[in-house]
Amino acid sequence: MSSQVYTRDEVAKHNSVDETWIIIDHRVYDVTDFLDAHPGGAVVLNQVAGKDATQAFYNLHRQEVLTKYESMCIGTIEGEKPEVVVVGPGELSTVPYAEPLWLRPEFRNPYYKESHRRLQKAMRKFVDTYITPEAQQKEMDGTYISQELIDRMAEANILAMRLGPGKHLKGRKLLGGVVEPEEFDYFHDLVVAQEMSRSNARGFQDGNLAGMVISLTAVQEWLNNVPLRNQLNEECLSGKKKICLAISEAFAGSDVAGIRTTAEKTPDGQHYIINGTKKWITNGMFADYFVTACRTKKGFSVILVPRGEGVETSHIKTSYSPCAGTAFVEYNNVKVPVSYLMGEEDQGFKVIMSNFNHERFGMCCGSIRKARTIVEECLKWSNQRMIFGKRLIDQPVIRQKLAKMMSHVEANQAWLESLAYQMNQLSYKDQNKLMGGPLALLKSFATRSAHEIADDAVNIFGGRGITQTGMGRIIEMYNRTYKFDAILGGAEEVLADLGVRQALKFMPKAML
Ligand code: HEM
Repeated sequence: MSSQVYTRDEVAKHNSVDETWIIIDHRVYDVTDFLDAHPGGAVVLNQVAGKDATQAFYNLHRQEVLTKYESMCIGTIEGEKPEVVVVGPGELSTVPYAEPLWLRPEFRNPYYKESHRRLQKAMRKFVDTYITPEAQQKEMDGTYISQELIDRMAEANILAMRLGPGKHLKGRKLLGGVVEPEEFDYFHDLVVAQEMSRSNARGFQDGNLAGMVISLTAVQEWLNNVPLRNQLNEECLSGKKKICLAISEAFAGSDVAGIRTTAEKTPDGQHYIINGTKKWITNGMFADYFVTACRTKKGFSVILVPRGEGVETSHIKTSYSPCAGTAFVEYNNVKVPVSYLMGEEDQGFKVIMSNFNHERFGMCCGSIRKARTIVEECLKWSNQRMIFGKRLIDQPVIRQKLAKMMSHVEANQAWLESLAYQMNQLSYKDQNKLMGGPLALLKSFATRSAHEIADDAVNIFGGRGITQTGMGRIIEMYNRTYKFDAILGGAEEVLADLGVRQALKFMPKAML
C-alpha cells in the first residue's frame, strides 16, 4: 500500500468522472479506472466522489472486497488511522461468539491442553492459506479437488488426522510436529474437523475427501486382510488413491436393512460377485475404492470393491456443488476376492453401525462450527447495516434472533465437547455400545438448530441472504446446504429415534 498522505480537502478536489477519489476507513482510493467495471455501477461512485464513503461501503460490501482491490488504494488521510479490523490468515476473529469459548482469551476450559491450541493455530493457518482459496474456486467451477492440495494435506498428515485417534498416526509428524501421535485424542480430532469446515464451501467440504474420512476408518477396524489393509492405508493417506463409502441406495437411504445390492459367492468360494446400485455416494465420481454394503446369504456384509470391470459411476446433480463428486454407482457382475470382506460375512450391520460413530461425530463438529460462522456473519451484518436510520441490531426483534442463534451454537458445542470427553475415556468397543445413542441425538439436534439458524439468518440478511455474491453469500450457501447434514450419515428423525431406542436398551427391567 502507498505511504502517500493526503488531507481530506485534497481528496475533495478529486470529485469528477475524470478523477474519482473516495475515502474508505481513513484510506484513499482512486476508483477512476474502476468506474465502468464496478458491479454496483459508476453512478453510485460518482455520487460519493471526493467524499468519505466508509458507511456506504460497509453497508453493501464485505471487507474482502477491499483486500481484493487493494491496488486502488493510493494513500491514507493525514493524522488518521484505519479502524476496520482485518483478520489475517490463521488469526482468531474478535467478534463475540465467532470462536468457541475455549479459544477466547478471557475464558478457561477444562478440556483443552497446549497441544490442542498449537494444533488449532496450525490448522487455521493451513486452512486459510491453502484450503479456503481452492475451496472457494472449486465450489464455483464444480471441478474436483486438486492433486496439489491432496499432496499438501498428505504431507502435513492432515489426511491421517482426519480419521481420528489411532494406530494409523504412529510415526507420523503431525502438521510439523504440533502434536505427538500418541497424545492425539478426540479433542484434536474435533479441532481438525471444526477448522476444516471454516472454508465456507459446503460442496467442497465433502469434495475434500469426506468419503475417505467415513470409509477408511472402517477399513482400518474391520478389513481382516492385513497386507491389503496396510496397502489401502498407505495409498489413501498418502493421497495416491481415493476411497468412499457406498451404503445408501435408491431403495434404502437411512434404512440400511433395506439395501438390495447383492454379493454371491462363486462355486469355488474364492470370490464374491456383486450386483446392484448405490446412490448419493460422496466422492464416488473420483474414488478408486468403494466400501460397499451388500446383501449376503443370511444378512448383509461390507465388502471392499476396487474400481474396475463392471463398476460404473455417474454424477448426481444435488443442490450443492458438483465438486463433492456425488455419484450413482452401478455394480454389474463385479468380481472381488473373498479376502476383501470386512468383518464377518452376514455381520455387516456391526461394521456399519460402529463406523457411523466417528462419521457422526465429525459431522456434528462441522455442522456446529458452520452454524457459528453464521452467528458471526449475522452479528457483523446487523452491527454495520443501517436501516430506518439505525443499525439493524438496534431492533429488538433482531437481537431476539441473535440470542436464539448464539444459544443453539453454544449449547451444541458444549454438548459436543462433553461427548468428545466421553469418547476419550472409552475403548472402541465401549464407544460402540455407549456412544451411538448420544451421538445420534446430538447430530439430530445440531441439524435442527441449523434449520432454525438458517431461517433467522436469511431473514436478517433479506435479499442478500438469497444472493450468491456479495454480503450475504455465506448465508445463501448455508441456507441452501445445511440440509445435507440433516440427511447424510442418517436422517434427522431416524437418528432422534435411534437415540431413544438406544436409551431404552439401558432401561432397568422393573416398574419404576
Ligand atoms: C474501492 C471501492 C469499491 C469497490 C472495490 C467496490 C466493489 C464492488 C463489488 C466487487 C461489488 C459486487 C458485490 C460484492 O462482491 O460485494 C460491488 C457492488 C456494489 N457496490 Fe461497490 N465497490 C466500491 C465502492 C462502492 C461505494 C463507495 C458504493 C456506494 C456509495 C458502492 C456501491 C455498490 C452497490 C450499490 C453495489 C451493488 C450491491 C448489491 O447488489 O447489494 N460501491 N462493489
